[in-house]
Amino acid sequence: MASVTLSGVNKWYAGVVHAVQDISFRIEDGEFFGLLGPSGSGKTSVLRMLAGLERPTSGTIAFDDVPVQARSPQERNVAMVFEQNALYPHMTARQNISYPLKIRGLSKGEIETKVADVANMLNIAHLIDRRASQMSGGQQQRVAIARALVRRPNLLCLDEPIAHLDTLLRARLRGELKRLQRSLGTTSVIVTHDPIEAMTMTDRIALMRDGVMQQIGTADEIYNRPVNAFVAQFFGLHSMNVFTVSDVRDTPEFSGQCGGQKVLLPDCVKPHVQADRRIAIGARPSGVSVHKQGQAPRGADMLSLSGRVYVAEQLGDSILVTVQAGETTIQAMTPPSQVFGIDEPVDITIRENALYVFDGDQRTLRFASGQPLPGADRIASFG
Ligand SMILES: Nc1ncnc2c1ncn2[C@@H]1O[C@H](COP(=O)(O)OP(=O)(O)OP(=O)(O)O)[C@@H](O)[C@H]1O
Repeated sequence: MASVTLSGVNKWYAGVVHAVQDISFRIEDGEFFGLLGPSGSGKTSVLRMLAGLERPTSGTIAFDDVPVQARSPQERNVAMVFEQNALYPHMTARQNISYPLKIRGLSKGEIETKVADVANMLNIAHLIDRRASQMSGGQQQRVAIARALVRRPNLLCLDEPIAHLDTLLRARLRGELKRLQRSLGTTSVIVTHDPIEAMTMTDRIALMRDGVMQQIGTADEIYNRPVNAFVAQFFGLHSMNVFTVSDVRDTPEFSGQCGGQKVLLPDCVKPHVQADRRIAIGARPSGVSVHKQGQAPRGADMLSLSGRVYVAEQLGDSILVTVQAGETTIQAMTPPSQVFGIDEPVDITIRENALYVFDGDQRTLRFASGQPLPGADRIASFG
């Protein structure tokens, strides 16, 4: 097990694609770390550089503060599990798991003990003498993880290891992998494009976009304090609503325009309106309320606007209502008792304690659910 430090790492492919741009972070010894981002954001390139399968174009990678970028995966003692496992199909689980120990020259007795231990941990003891080709996808992936862990690597690299499994199995393996990582304490990095996978399994997450690091933090930090609108919209079970309000005025009431609609703004927004009279508002669907037309409450602590229901989707214990307000689309999570029809005119409200405020270009968070952020100074003539 080791700590891992990346300093100023860049990766260019063929001098044309700048896939990883000046990235620095540290993974603590024993930490479970997530590399998250949409397709093409550079997360696999970072993982492959950590594993030693790819060399950085510039920058350093260190294990326990010793530079390793010139070392092979074997010399780094890194284990990898890919989306498509590379088990030998004609070999049994036992033979597959034993393989890395055999080539290291361990005795038969040592191999037997280690294989039995890891098979018990991964609940595959009953499959140990079955050929890989005779197992389900989930069972094969458990064997692949057992084979990766059996030699106690310094770093375990997981590249979308459960992405191809069905929803139920994925949810179960998420929990199992988390427990396993905790009990073994192996420093681990998982690449995923699924925020839920990253949130539920890891200690900290690095969120990338187009080769650029956006934010590093715990799931709680990233969810509750997303540094910009991209992070806010990418991270979470449901994307945050973010819309820009322009032409903000203080008289006759504090309001602005959003896609041809008038928006009444709460007072907490005033200090953050830019000189060009723009601001971007964010709210998670769970913080948005939908009311029958004319029945919305009004208040200085509330944003409100009008629209029409585009669609209402049943989610079992709630309904996801999509409202078209001018050219802006806003989603709200409502209780199942609230029934709305397609095209029904409605009013939308967002309370201050559910509100996020970004600058007009949606690059910087300035206010998060009821709290101004340190350093988010007043920048306009409002307030
Ligand atoms: N061997 C390569 N040669 C050229 N370009 C590459 C190579 N590998 C990756 N790229 C490019 O680098 C960028 C980052 O790719 P990378 O696979 O690291 O992203 P990713 O976030 O893991 O994406 P995905 O989730 O689709 O795998 C992409 O634009 C990709 O096309």
